[in-house]
Amino acid sequence: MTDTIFALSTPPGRSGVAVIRLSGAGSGAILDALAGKPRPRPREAALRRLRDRQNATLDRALVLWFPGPASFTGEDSAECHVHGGEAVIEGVFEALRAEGARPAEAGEFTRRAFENGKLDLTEAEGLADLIEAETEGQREQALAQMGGALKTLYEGWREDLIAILSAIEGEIDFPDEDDVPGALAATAGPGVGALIAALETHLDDDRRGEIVRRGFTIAIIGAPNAGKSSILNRLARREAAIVTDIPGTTRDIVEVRLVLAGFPVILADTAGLREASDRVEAEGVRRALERARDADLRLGVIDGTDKGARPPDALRDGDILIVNKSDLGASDSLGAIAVSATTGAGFDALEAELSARVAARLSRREAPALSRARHREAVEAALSALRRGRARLIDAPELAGEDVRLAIRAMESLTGRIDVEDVLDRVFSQFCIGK
Ligand SMILES: Nc1nc2c(ncn2[C@@H]2O[C@H](COP(=O)(O)OP(=O)(O)OP(=O)(O)O)[C@@H](O)[C@H]2O)c(=O)[nH]1
Ligand SMILES: [K+]
Ligand SMILES: [Mg+2]
Repeated sequence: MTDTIFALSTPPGRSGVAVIRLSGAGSGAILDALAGKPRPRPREAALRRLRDRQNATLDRALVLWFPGPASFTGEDSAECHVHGGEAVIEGVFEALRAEGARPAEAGEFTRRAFENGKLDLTEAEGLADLIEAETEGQREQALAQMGGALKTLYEGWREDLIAILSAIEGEIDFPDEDDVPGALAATAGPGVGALIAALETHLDDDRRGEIVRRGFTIAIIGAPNAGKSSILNRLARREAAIVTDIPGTTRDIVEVRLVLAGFPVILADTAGLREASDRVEAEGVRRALERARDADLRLGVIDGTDKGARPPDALRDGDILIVNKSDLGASDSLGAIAVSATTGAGFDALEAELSARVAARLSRREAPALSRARHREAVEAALSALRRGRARLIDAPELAGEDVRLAIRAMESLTGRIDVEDVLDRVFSQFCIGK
């Protein structure tokens, strides 16, 4: 029998209402002790006086009773919606401890839900992402994953693999006398090929799902005094970076977070690119180039009043070129967006272009996106096992069977069908207490 656990499921601190959650076999008896009998009807709120063992009133609260298995965790569970004051919460905690419940660890409610088959590992991750979601695009992706989009995909592939494995094993155990060589390649080959193609497509996603989670990164780069920091400040609508007329003002990377097209964006201002005059600036330039390399998109800035200005070398195909200082009568440059960080001219067009780029890269497609490095690693492992298996389908079917078995294991580690303790710890430790 599992412990009965409790936690505050709303954020700590003062609030109108605080929700204290309870789960485990002792939940019903503990609820009776605090809220009195009769127990409320399942899943219906009832207003009750909460009391401790000395019959002192702790609060008047809404209480709910969720008998297992039809509860979030699958166990008997209860909720007390108390007034969100520290003394009330502490008093209820004290009374719960006195009745034998213990404080929950981070993610323990969700882990129990997983262990009771209420959700698979990808759905649990989706729930963690939903709690963390700050933008519409993140919410959409998290809801899809929590609703089983990845689970359905991975479970489907697992079933396909099992069918392939049984075809291979059948051939090994009962080889047909008059089988032509390569019979197995004919029966199992197409299925393996189709799965390899499906896994390749799933992996070849421009890291869309991972970027939706962590944020799309944009680096502003260009020569000193081109106006990079001024542009960052205008896009951020605050004075995040220092602006002066001294070339080489910015050294460290200055990051601001924006929401564009419903997605999180991390915009980075960098040091002006030039042959640096001192060690501090040289380090700034090194960091600028590194950030430019790693970013999902680069904004190259040139000073329109500088006739000899050229686009930065670090700019790549598909990046955006901005000609700044249009208020000083800078000439239009082909394919570039003309702006003035001083007057704000051209920023509507710039923001529209940035939003369009982010949306084009991150908008939801038909197929669910993998959203974590964990998914990528496991799908890559399955893919390389399958490629190996396909190559030895004819000459070494036993070994090909082993490869398919490895691919099945990779799928099972994704959904949590097989116990991989460190994976479970990693997934559930991301939750905060009370989830
Ligand atoms: N007239 C005009 N001046 C601008 C504009 N944008 C920036 N400036 C000025 O240009 C100078 C340099 O601006 P910054 O934003 O510091 O330029 P930066 O590219 O960040 O420079 P470093 O950090 O030194 O590489 C400052 O004096 C700004 O006020 C603009 O659109 N028009
Ligand atoms: K400057
Ligand atoms: Mg600067």
